[in-house]
Amino acid sequence: MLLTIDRLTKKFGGLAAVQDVSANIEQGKITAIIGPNGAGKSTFFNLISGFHQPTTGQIEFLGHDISTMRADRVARLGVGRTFQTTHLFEQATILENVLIGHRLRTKSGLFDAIFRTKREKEEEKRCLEKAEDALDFVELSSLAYESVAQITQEQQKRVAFALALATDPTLILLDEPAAGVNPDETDGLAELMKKMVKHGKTVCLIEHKMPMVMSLADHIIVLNHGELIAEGTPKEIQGNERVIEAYLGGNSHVSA
Ligand SMILES: Nc1ncnc2c1ncn2[C@@H]1O[C@H](COP(=O)(O)OP(=O)(O)OP(=O)(O)O)[C@@H](O)[C@H]1O
Repeated sequence: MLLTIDRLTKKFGGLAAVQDVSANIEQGKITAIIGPNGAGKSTFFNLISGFHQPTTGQIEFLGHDISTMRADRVARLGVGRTFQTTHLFEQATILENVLIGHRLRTKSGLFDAIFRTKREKEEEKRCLEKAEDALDFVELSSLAYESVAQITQEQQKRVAFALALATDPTLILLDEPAAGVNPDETDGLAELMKKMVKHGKTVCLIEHKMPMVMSLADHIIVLNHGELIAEGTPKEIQGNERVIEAYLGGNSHVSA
């Protein structure tokens, strides 16, 4: 198993945003995390990527205990994540955004940066190559020198993907990759996620768009009020009583 989560809990004051969740993420698959607003999905991602420390419980990634590891170390071990497109620098170019994202996650101290050591220059070259490869992967090479303010929401999503890909992750966490884009564009982004898997990545996404989740995911984890209420294949989840109740008050089916 690529990632094993064991009895994970995160409390904010009296509120358990994630409560005693155990789950696995399998290598080479697409896992979707779904659940109503406030279910704990983002907190779950923040715990895996080291942005939050769990109150209790454990997370193991490729045999390493990453439960209390800092975000930069988790990133270096091979967990990449996207942030909302509002985290992009609007006035900078696409390439600059990807470069900055990569630099923030790679190591070369202030000393190297000021004195432009050999290591710093080599690192700069490596970053540029990684950024260009990532832009090529998301099919944005031709727009590399456009500013982010000038491109569509869907293209901004691709930039967010490229940012995460530039760190060469084994596991890539995508936070609502298809929010705010039209159905055709949603299909294009789904294709891009499949392409990531073809290239050896493991994908885990938070998504509210059910048709996309149901056609794309191999495995679905459902959270509600911080608790894992179901997991399984899309088919199993669509017919699951607890899921239907959590989403729709028991009146209807989770749409396919
Ligand atoms: N930093 C924080 N401090 C206090 N409470 C928080 C914090 N982050 C999240 N919460 C609370 O934890 C609960 C779960 O929030 P979370 O954002 O993880 O849910 P979510 O499933 O991602 O929701 P959405 O789909 O609306 O983004 C919510 O009640 C939220 O208010």
